[in-house]
Amino acid sequence: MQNTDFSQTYLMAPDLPSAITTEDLQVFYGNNHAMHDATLQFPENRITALIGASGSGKSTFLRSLNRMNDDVATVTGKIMYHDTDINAKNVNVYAVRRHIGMVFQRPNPFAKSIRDNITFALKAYGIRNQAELDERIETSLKEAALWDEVKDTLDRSALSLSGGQAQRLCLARSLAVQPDVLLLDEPASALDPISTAKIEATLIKLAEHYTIIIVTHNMQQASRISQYTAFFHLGHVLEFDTTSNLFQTPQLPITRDYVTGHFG
Ligand SMILES: Nc1ncnc2c1ncn2[C@@H]1O[C@H](COP(=O)(O)OP(=O)(O)OP(=O)(O)O)[C@@H](O)[C@H]1O
Repeated sequence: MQNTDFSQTYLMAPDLPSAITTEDLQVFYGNNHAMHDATLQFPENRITALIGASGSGKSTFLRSLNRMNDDVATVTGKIMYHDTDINAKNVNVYAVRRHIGMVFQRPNPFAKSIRDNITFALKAYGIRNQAELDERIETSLKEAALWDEVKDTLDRSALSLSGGQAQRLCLARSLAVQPDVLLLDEPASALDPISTAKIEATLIKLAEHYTIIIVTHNMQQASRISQYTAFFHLGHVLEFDTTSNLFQTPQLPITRDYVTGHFG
């Protein structure tokens, strides 16, 4: 791998409204400066992939976008969700996470029924009306492409689902609170190819109504599902472009080396 001049970046600004914008985002874990100067725009109703080698800062960046790093890291710079600075003093962190949902690498359903996995957060937000709860259960499970498989067994334990089903339940759980941005940290990396294909098809459909930001190590997956891609390297975002440009005509040699599998 060649030396990298971190002053050489190519960060394209999409000509579309942004759901999330970061300005000079920096993240420190104690003395470890894990994320430097990230200035990016995430277009509404598009899928943006975050790619880069292990330890390049993708999860650190992603977790900052809905304040999951609040207790573990120092975050500076600005993160705008539409017109709201999500780190402003008057902003409630739970409200941020209601608008900006997250699905993790390993499916992590609660040890509760499928139904209760969906309604847990809704009840916490004060929704008690049974008809509304039932409607949210059905809609979110349909959006996550799980409804047909579980509609007759909603009271069964979520822990009895397969890995792929459990991950789609976690997706449904995030969708039930009606966010408009979804952050996904390698959501298919623990899944078999069929479950991965189902998740990818679901995400492509969801992007009609949601803004999706997904960390992936799978270059084919990034090409298949995303319209924009950001390349991370050693805590820097070095290149951001349309996925087709970034994969086919990258501006920086190091991006080309990464997407062609020369390191990482
Ligand atoms: N909770 C934490 N506490 C301390 N350091 C952390 C923490 N999380 C990540 N780091 C450090 O921040 C840097 C970036 O890690 P991060 O997990 O964001 O990279 P990544 O690109 O998502 O990696 P991977 O692809 O392996 O998940 C690494 O040096 C890592 O050790």
